[in-house]
Amino acid sequence: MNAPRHASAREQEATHLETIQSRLINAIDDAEARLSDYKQDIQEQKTYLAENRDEMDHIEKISSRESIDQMVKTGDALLAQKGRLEKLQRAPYFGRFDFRREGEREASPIYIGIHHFQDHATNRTHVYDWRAPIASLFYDYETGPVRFTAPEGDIEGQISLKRQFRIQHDTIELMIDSEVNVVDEVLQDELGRASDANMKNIVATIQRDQNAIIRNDEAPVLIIQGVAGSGKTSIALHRIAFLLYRFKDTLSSDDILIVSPNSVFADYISTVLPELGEESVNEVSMESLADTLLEGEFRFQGFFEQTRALLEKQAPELQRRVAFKASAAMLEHLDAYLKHVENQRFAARDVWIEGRLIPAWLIEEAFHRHASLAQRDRLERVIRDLEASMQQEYRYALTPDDRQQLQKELGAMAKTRRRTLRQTYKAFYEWLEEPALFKPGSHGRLEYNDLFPLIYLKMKLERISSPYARIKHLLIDEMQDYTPVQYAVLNRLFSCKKTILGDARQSVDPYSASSLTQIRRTFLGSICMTLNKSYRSSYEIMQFTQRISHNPDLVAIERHDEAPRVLHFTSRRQEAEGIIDEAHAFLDSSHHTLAVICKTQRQAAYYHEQLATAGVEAVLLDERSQALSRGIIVCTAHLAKGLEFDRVIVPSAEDKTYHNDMDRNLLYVACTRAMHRLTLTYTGQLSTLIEAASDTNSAS
Ligand SMILES: Nc1ncnc2c1ncn2[C@@H]1O[C@H](COP(=O)(O)OP(=O)(O)OP(=O)(O)O)[C@@H](O)[C@H]1O
Repeated sequence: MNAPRHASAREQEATHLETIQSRLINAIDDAEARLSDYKQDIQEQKTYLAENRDEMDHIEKISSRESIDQMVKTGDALLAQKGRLEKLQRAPYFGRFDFRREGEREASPIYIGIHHFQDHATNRTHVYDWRAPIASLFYDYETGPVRFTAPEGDIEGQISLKRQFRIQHDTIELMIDSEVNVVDEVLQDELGRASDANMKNIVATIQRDQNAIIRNDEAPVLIIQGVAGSGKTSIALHRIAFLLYRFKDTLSSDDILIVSPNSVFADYISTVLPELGEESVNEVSMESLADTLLEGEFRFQGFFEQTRALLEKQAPELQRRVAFKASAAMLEHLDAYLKHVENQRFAARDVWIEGRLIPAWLIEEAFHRHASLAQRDRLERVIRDLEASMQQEYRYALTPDDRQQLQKELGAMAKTRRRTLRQTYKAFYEWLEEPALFKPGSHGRLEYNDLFPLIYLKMKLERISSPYARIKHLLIDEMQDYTPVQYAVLNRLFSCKKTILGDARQSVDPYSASSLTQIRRTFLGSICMTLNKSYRSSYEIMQFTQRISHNPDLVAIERHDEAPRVLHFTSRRQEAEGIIDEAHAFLDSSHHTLAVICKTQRQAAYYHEQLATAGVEAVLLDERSQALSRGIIVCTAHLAKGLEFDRVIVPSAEDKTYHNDMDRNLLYVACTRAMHRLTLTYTGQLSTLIEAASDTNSAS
């Protein structure tokens, strides 16, 4: 591209932007005028209804109310449209390509933005929504021959120009033509920016492999396996926005549910869908899901409490309990036990009806035939089968009295050894000859690791009508942290489509992690797509973390920043002072977020206190925290999972803190949260997990 042409192209684009902005102003004015008309009409209708209520008959009243409701709905839609137009005003589009359809002589410019913008008078589309079929060309191709799938079939053509913008209101801040390689400059620019307390949308720079995942509207279960920072969470949310657009008549945000690891994470991602013009969707944690399914009848420990106990205490017995219940074999044991309970639950006996024998074995056979039904339906079906047998064998039709007798006797057979759910669950471990694996806390409070095995039994033994039956799409993030039993429960509870995402390498719970193979085994027919390019952290940070946990598939983005630093201090006190200095340096920088990420909550509390004593304002996150804020936060790697920060400090990076495989994962998660700057501090002996990754810089 030569300079004069570029200069004139920029002028042309500036003029085009001006035109679009003035059209947007007109459209907003128009929407405002229509809104005010609606408001007036609604008010008039209401006044009319109030004044004439006595003379109106029932039908007239209903029809008048319906017409008001309809006007309110239309008014709401108009208000939403006005909101979208105002958002477009801030940045009307981010991309343009010139497309010549096959068979046509001239190429037309197609502008892509966050929303659709059409001139109602001329029906001309000025800006295409990034989710429109034609917009996929922007993400999938450079210049040259192209093809996309529209509702009317495949469309082919040529792209002769592809341009990217960053626009703020009336100003084009960045304009880049990409003739060979897509986006790098714009992407680099985006990734180099400071973070925020909430996740951003990435519509302007979605990459080709990411686009394929977003637009996959067929997979019943889509598994996204992606390296740290590859955009999994981002992509999953953009996919939700895409599906809401693609299936707008049948799918609404109320039909979607996100299973998220904690409230802080839920808050962090909550702005993406509204930014994309969709309503936010409901989210649920595994704990509240469990509470709903157990109908609030059990008191139990939360996930974080269990993790804290695992990390802060020497607790080999707890480790064993957690690991056992998280194994694939646990599901097999539960199924075998359920069969055993079935047999125990029903003690068939001979029954005589009017001198005719129904033998115990026949009753037992019928009972087992209907094993999939809940107890009451099951007994009903058994009676029906026995009725048919009586007819066939004795040519005898059961009378209502006979039926009643049969019902009573079957009920008595089924009642033998009836236990509560808790007793049944406890008996499971006795049956396994491992009673020590069930260890409720004081007042019978269950451990977190017991929750889902218990729910699994409940679901199989009793009929639980799913409170989530209306959900049409389930999104599960951090898939590696759920156990086979949890997946079995989720699968039974949600028969809808699913998007499941995570990274096996980022499991922060070594005793209860699921591998990709295990997850795929649960969701037969799932499609798995992988993302290997990492966008979050600078090249230097990714190289460093690769040496902590090597992933041969990972491709680090070439965005350069300073190398991570590993700082040695001679005492804890000096280390804290070093961290306080880092905090001050952050406060003087243009960055927005700094996280001090520790292994345990106890350490987090310690460093938080050191900062507070030095007068540095920082927020300590724990399991009760609800939201993330800008500034300095102190937390554990568990809580930092899924989040990102401009700067990260990992204190206590010595061998006695980080030494085994679980620690490796925690360290990996902590370090991969950093976008621009990573600092590790330690006293004594540096962790061997880090030694290999760094050249130590002594600060003392
Ligand atoms: N195509 C893209 N354009 C711009 N930014 C991107 C793109 N893809 C990913 N990112 C950025 O990379 C960062 C990581 O994204 P995200 O948190 O979705 O990744 P992840 O795979 O879920 O990470 P992790 O598993 O490590 O938590 C975010 O800042 C996101 O905005």
